[in-house]
Amino acid sequence: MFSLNGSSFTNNSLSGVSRCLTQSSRRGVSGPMVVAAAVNSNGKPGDRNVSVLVENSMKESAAAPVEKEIKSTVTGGVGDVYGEDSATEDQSITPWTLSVASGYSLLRNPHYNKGLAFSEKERDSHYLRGLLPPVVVNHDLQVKKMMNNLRQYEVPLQRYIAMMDIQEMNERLYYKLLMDNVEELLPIVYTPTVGEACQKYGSIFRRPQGLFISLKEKGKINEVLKNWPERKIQVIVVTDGERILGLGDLGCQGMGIPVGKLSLYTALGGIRPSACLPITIDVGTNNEDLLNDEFYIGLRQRRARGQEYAELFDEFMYAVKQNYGEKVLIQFEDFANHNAFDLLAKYGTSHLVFNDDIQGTASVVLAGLMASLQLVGGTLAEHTFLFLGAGEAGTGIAELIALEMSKQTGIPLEETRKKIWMLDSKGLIVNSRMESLQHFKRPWAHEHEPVKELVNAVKSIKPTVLIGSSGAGRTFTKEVVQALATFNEKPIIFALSNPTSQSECTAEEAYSWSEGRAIFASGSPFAPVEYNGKVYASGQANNAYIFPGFGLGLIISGAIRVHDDMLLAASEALAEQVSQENFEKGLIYPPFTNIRKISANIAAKVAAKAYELGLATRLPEPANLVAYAESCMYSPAYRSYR
Ligand SMILES: NC(=O)C1=CN([C@@H]2O[C@H](COP(=O)(O)OP(=O)(O)OC[C@H]3O[C@@H](n4cnc5c(N)ncnc54)[C@H](OP(=O)(O)O)[C@@H]3O)[C@@H](O)[C@H]2O)C=CC1
Ligand SMILES: CC(=O)C(=O)O
Ligand SMILES: [Mg+2]
Repeated sequence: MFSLNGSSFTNNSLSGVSRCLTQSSRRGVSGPMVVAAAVNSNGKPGDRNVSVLVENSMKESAAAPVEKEIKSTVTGGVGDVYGEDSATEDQSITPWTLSVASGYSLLRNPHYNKGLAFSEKERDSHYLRGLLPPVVVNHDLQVKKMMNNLRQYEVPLQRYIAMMDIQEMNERLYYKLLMDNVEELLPIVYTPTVGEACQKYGSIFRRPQGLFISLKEKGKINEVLKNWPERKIQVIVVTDGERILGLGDLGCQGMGIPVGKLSLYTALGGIRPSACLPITIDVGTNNEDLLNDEFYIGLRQRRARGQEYAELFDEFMYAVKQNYGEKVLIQFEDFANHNAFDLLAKYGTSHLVFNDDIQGTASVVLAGLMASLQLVGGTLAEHTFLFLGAGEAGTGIAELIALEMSKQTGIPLEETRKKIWMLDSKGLIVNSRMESLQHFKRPWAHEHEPVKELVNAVKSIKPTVLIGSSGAGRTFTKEVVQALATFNEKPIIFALSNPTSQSECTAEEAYSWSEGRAIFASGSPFAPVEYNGKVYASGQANNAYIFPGFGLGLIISGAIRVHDDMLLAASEALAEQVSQENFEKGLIYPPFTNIRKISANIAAKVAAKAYELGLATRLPEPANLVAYAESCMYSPAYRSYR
């Protein structure tokens, strides 16, 4: 750490291609500072010794000349800090610039740009005169205008592209837009539209977002991480693109998912955007359409498996820890289940990892079930559950329900699991299939004759709760919903699969086929439905309710590992926030409009659990964790530049 005119810098903060700092400018004002450098000098591309030299020389420059550091390499001019003079003509040098972001470059820097909201004073002090029209507008008016513009687009994908453009142009405007209009814009930057965006990512690709780590970078991942412009990373969302929503293998184009999830980390959970890092690991794709698509942006090869995959991933995980420390949260997202469970098990003891599809989904569905009990009565253990889909989401949810039942009743986990039944693509999971089942399905194999069709399983098992986690759209048919409604006064139906095209049924189908009796929630949002003169609003059972607050809780407590009890704490925190007014509308989740408050409450409960379990490192524990969580949350309000 060193100090330059009162501002602090870490040694790392100057490495890489472009860095944004704040320090006094040549005119003695504090403003948005950009440090830019190609790190190469007197050596081969990517030679980090050079950036260390530069860092050290910067470090020294605040206090004393730097000759000692550079003596051995300097043969040129006095104070040849960056080696320009010492380089012979056939050597490359470092084109360093160190300047306050001002004028044209300030307007094009998304972290600092305010567009027409720059004040008169800022326009004077930052060389913006003439580069902007005369009007000065406030943040609220900018949001109003952007919302007007966005609403002109009828095609959701156009709105998505417009939102990404705003994110790349003016970050604080993007987050204020999203936070002030969360219910309207969530379906654009997140499911369902993000799914279509990933499918067409190559065609709509403008500026790269996030970090792409492909097999080409094997052996160099540490270097690649250093190319990212921020050093203080708190949350990474990483995918390998093999199971993007319910849309299958989208390879490198899955990048839309980490980007979207991290937008939610900031907008919904208050994590600073600069602390968020979206990453796609590109090991190829088995999607023939993409391999044959001339606009595809990823490696044009079939997926690496086995040792090749494991080695790349291992290098990635340890490079992350080396660069960002023990407490960086790594969220695994949209991996295929044959990797997802193994990665979680493998790195769960050495890193702070969280699988959103297995754990986040489990926590959000358990919260919805806890809330549903207020409407249908009974305890969790008195209900019977049937899942269509026994993958990451399905078995993850099932395990958390069984765990909660066991905690509530004292009945062993092996017994509570017997209240939960699952179907996969081959039918009901029963003991006679045990030998051929993947390991994560085995706990759910119970004694029953084989059943192929869902409707027959419904008739035989008579579940009170039906959960769709199959990724297969329209599988909750009229026959299935009607069968469920024959023996349930209020059948509970979760159609979790995303995007909307993959939803097991629509809200309209759930209400009309159950004659308005269903308690329904879905992974992607549905508009309210009118049935027999009554309006039914359905909730969105999506892990977006959980992961932003959950991550915030881990960060504010300095947690070093994720524990199942934290997931249960998050479920309780979410369920507690469903109001009587929500219940009266049939909602089992609170509206997203209050999500910042909801996230703060979830964060507080998760952090409290981390302290209780001895997994927190931020000591002493804050007295009021909700207030502390709120105080840590990012605000997109513009900052004044002196
Ligand atoms: N709402 C939310 O917050 C979340 C929603 N999801 C959604 O859940 C879906 C599944 O995700 P995930 O669990 O990770 O996927 P997986 O691939 O791990 O699991 C899918 C499961 O569904 C089964 N399946 C597929 N098609 C059918 C079918 N026609 N009939 C019966 N079973 C079928 C598969 O069977 P088999 O094993 O035999 O192949 C498998 O067991 C996705 O659409 C995803 O978007 C996921 C996470 C969060
Ligand atoms: C919501 C989510 O994480 C999924 O559909 O994969
Ligand atoms: Mg997911």
